[in-house]
Amino acid sequence: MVLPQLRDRRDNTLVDARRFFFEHGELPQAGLTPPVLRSWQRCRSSGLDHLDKHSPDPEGRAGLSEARERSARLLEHAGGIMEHVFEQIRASGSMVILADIHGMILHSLGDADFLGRAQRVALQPGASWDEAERGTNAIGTAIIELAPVEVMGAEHYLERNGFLTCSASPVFDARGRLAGVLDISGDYRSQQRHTLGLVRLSVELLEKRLFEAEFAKEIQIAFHSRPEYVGSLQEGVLAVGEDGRLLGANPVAREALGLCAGFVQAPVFNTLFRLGLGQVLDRAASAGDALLMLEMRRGDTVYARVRAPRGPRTAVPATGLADRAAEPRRTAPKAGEGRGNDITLDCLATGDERLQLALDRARRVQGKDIPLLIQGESGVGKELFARAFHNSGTRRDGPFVALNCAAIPENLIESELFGYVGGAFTGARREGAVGKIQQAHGGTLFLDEIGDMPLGMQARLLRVLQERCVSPIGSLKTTPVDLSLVCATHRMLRDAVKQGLFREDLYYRVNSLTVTLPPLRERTDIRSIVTKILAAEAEAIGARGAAITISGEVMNFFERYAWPGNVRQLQNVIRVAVALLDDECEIQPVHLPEELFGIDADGEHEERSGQAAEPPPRAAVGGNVARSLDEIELEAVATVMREVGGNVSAAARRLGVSRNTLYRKLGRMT
Ligand SMILES: Nc1ncnc2c1ncn2[C@@H]1O[C@H](COP(=O)(O)OP(=O)(O)OP(=O)(O)O)[C@@H](O)[C@H]1O
Repeated sequence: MVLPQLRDRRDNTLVDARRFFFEHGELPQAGLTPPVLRSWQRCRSSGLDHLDKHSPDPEGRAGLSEARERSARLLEHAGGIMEHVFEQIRASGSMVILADIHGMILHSLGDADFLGRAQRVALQPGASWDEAERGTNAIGTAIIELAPVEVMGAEHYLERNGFLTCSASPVFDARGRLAGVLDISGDYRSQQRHTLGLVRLSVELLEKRLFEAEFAKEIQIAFHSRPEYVGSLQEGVLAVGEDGRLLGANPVAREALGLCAGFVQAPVFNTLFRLGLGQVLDRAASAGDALLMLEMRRGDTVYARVRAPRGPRTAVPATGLADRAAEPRRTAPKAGEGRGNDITLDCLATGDERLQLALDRARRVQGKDIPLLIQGESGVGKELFARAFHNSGTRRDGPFVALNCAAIPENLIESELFGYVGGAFTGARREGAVGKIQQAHGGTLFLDEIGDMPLGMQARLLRVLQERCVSPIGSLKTTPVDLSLVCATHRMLRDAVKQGLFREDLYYRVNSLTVTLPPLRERTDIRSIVTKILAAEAEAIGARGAAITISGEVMNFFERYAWPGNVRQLQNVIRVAVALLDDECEIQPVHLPEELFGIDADGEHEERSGQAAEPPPRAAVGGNVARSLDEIELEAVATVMREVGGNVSAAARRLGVSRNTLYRKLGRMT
């Protein structure tokens, strides 16, 4: 038997698998993925001849245009995405293909070199790649498996398709029904390992667009258990009618809420979350840009953002506050925005001793090429500190390049960091891409959440730091780089080393000097920092802002509050308060978000009057007098929070309470 394009050990295994299957009629023990094996069995049972040389005729024009009409919405949203994907794989001998739910190709964009051969196997609009006709192939098999499928070379059932390598993923519409298939096909010899990842990512984007378009007129609530993922492809999204009925949920949301794809009985919002829709809309209106925290009935707490439809809303909110959502947003820059382009270490000194220590230590290593590691809870200002360090040093005129290792998918970190040359892999842009390391040449590379860097990447990064050279993916050429490295982490890297999650040698490389930024609740300069943030926020609203002050009551509250979200939370609270001021110029307790006072599990407001509730103290009350249970509890919470570096989930686990309970304790204990 002659098999096309066979190479390396994997091909030999495939040759054996084919021999077993086609000549001896046995099931191969190795070499095939379960979806391919299942597909081969289906093809054999249906009597398909693997040596068949006849290509079924493509549908006529009429058939194609009918199929396109049926999938008009899919085509409308897929077009731009396909072009973008094609831009990235141009010149790699591949095509991007969109097929309908029957496997008929609706649209394709292809490389001229490959098109000729592809057309011979009918990879053109109108052709059907239904598995029943074409045997095992990525498009047809993905439709049956309802999952992403990769079919390489001789895995294709029909021998004449063995020169292809295809990666396909089904696309589901906003209601979880199959809408089509996106595929990248190319010559088997130019097979690339990132292709399926690129297809899946593009499908996620396409599904997101389909969802947003379908529910454009409805209230959408985006959420994730981690705040930085709200707004990303990984977020869960719900579409909710104004009566609170759930209209749609994307796959992430369905999984988080335990809903099945085509939920027949639309649940009401407050059967899924511990708040009613009206309360959520109110909170969203008063929270400005800040994320909301919502507790799901299943127990977890998520961060959420409400996206209200454009135009007038008819739902009656629980209070008038929700109406503010419709007000146009100010466009002036806000405090902390502009990401500290001209901030220096001196600007950060606002009187706290521990912060001062960190500033002094950082200043001493400036210009000495000593890597700096910044530790601290989320929101304490690690990135701002890194920028200030850069702006205060000898490389201030060079670039400051930041990469958050926790926020980008693991398989993209390598290309983001090291870059790649054109054609390095299927997803590669023709002109290649310069990685962050090279971009930071002459300046500072800031690796945020370095503890989340995958181990494989850690080895490569270590080599760069040792050799001071970088080679992009797909290139043997090394380019010298001269940069200052600053890393940040919210967790104890030493523990990650002990658990085998972080390389010890890299640990010593990146933490030549470690500075720890104190959590806001432990800082002694709250007044100064509040004044500074208020000044910036007030400036952002123009001339009226100059008169804004903070009442003594609120300032006292700020000084005693536990600030689980640190400076970021303080900044948001001040931003919201400034936005809520009408004609008055003084920020009063009534301008503070409800979250600060807590909401009980059933969504009832507590302690909400014009008066500030007694705020939670920031530190345990010591002394020799007998302490109340609350004080002891607070001390335990504070100790555990310190031990886990401010990670609320870890602290909640250790204390045996839910995250929401812990937030309430942090926010309300007296
Ligand atoms: N000293 C400060 N003055 C004014 N704003 C500050 C200060 N420190 C931090 N901020 C603001 O607080 C927010 C959070 O800061 P930053 O992103 O630097 O924190 P982080 O510790 O890096 O957070 P994460 O760990 O979540 O990435 C930013 O908007 C920043 O501008």
